[in-house]
Amino acid sequence: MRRIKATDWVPADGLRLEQAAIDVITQAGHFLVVAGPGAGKTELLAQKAAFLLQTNQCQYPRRILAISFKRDASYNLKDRVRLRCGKELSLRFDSWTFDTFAKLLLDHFRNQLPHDLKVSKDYQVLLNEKTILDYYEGVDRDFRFQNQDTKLMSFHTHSAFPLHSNSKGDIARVNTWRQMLGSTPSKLTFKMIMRLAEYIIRSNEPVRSFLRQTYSHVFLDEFQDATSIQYEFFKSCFWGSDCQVTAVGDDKQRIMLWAGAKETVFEDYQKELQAILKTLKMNFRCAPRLVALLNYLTEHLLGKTDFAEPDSRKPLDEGECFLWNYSSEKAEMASLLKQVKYWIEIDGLKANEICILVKGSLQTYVGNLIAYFQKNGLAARDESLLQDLIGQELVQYFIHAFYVIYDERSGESKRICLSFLANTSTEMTDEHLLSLEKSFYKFTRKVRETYKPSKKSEIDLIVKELIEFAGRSRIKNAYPIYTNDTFLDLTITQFIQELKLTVVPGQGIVRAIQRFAGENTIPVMTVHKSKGLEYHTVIFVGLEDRAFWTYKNQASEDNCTFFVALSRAKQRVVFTFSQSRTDGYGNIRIQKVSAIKEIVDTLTQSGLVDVADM
Ligand SMILES: Nc1ncnc2c1ncn2[C@@H]1O[C@H](COP(=O)(O)OP(=O)(O)OP(=O)(O)O)[C@@H](O)[C@H]1O
Repeated sequence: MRRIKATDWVPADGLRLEQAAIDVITQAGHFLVVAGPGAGKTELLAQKAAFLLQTNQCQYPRRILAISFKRDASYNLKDRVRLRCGKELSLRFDSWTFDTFAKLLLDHFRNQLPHDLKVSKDYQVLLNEKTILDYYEGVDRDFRFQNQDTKLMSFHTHSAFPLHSNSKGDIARVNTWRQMLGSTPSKLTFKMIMRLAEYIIRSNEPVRSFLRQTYSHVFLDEFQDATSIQYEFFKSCFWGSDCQVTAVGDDKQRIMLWAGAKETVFEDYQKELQAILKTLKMNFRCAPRLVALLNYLTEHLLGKTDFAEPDSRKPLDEGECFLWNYSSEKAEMASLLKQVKYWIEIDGLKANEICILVKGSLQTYVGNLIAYFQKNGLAARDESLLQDLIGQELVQYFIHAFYVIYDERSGESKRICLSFLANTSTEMTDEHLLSLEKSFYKFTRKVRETYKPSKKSEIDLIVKELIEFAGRSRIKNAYPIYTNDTFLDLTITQFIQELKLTVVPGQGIVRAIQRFAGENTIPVMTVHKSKGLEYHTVIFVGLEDRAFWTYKNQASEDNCTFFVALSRAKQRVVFTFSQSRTDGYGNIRIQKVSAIKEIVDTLTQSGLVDVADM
């Protein structure tokens, strides 16, 4: 691979970048990039990776590590880097979530833990943190019920190892850890995994220096969301080494404080690493009218002055914002159905370019709406249920292999499958890639001729064939998140189960895969789940006091949540208010906007929002 001189390097795909972004990409040092929504923070990381690899500033064989918060974000970043600098160089770019990275370290270096913290090989990951509470109940019932659930869950992983036994609480905690580690297999939450991984790194110099030798550059996306545990873990891994760190984030999108995000993370990082602060001012995502509205909210709702500039290539009046008031939930459902159908059938918008967001409980605010849409021929679904599964590389391979086998048109799907398969092989010559392509073609033909995927039972067999073709142990070696067999098997089982649920007799497997992958389906999610994503149109259902029931106690965080919702829209955003709405217990409740008057007033006073009684 030919190296590019640093002075000759230009951004991939002809993207125009701000000077501050170019500085961060091309200069050495630690950086903190603070910029608003749509400023291209994630894109900047992809371009910086391309620069470091193409110019060999990340010197071979060292690697770049990128840490994100959500699995789909880490997958997207890896994909962007692959597009920007090609497959071969991108093999030295690792993109994980915080949880996955900690888990990889634990899986590799588990044996370095002291005897009293031994973890069994095939430990089970508890996805529901509340399970911890049952262990506390078994260990010390009084202590368990003297503490609120959230307080106890946070207490469990609050301290780094070694743990003390100075008080009743400390003793209960030590014993709960002991019980969970000593179970067959050991039971761990992701936070526990991170604490253990952090301890391995901090207490073991050879492991620490191996990690620091491996990576010369580290990226942190959505840095405003980092929790104290994550920050401490990250510090133990890389502080005091020659690794150069670039963190990107947005203080206006600080909406995870309730989940433990560290409020002072920007300041601490800047102080401790002497990181250089850079700010970006563009908003490439949103149409100019929406950027103007975001700027109005920045000033009048968030009390800040860091305004964004829209992309100068877009006409200034582009973009729409509506506030629609309804007399009832029923009227709201009927009107939204009509409107969305119009956008899809007449304007030609794809269903998955329209997103429905809620602030509160998804079931309460849009449970009926999803059912109503389905009944009237519009597919919509709670995206959060499948987001983590679909984002996985193995599941992407399954999805696209089904397309290649049963929907021969799909060239892009073939590329994705071959890229997944090529990663599992150490041989990278053109000759090998060609022979891989040939054998994949033969394999897909054989599967097509052998199985009838309309029979649900044959789906298991097709997936088994796909695994065998890629090679289970090769998948485990190439994709470290699957090192743990339990996780690999869980992924496979979940994929099969969920796909079977989408099969409709008489409609064929391609339609089922499309449904599973969310094509032709309107994604529905909470604002918190929508972070980092973007859609042509965003419909925010329930701009009402009850949805913002926390407003009294955390107005600034809720204002940011509102800001995040608006900033997901590229072209159009709709906010709805209904005078009555059914609550979680089935009672019809009158809705108001007195607690969140500030939000509604700011919207209406901006002069940029069309308000209408529908
Ligand atoms: N330099 C650029 N020129 C044109 N488009 C860009 C540029 N940088 C990013 N984009 C586009 O703008 C959109 C937002 O980019 P990106 O997701 O990187 O922003 P972000 O700052 O991470 O946003 P957020 O914090 O809101 O998630 C994407 O569609 C991306 O492709």
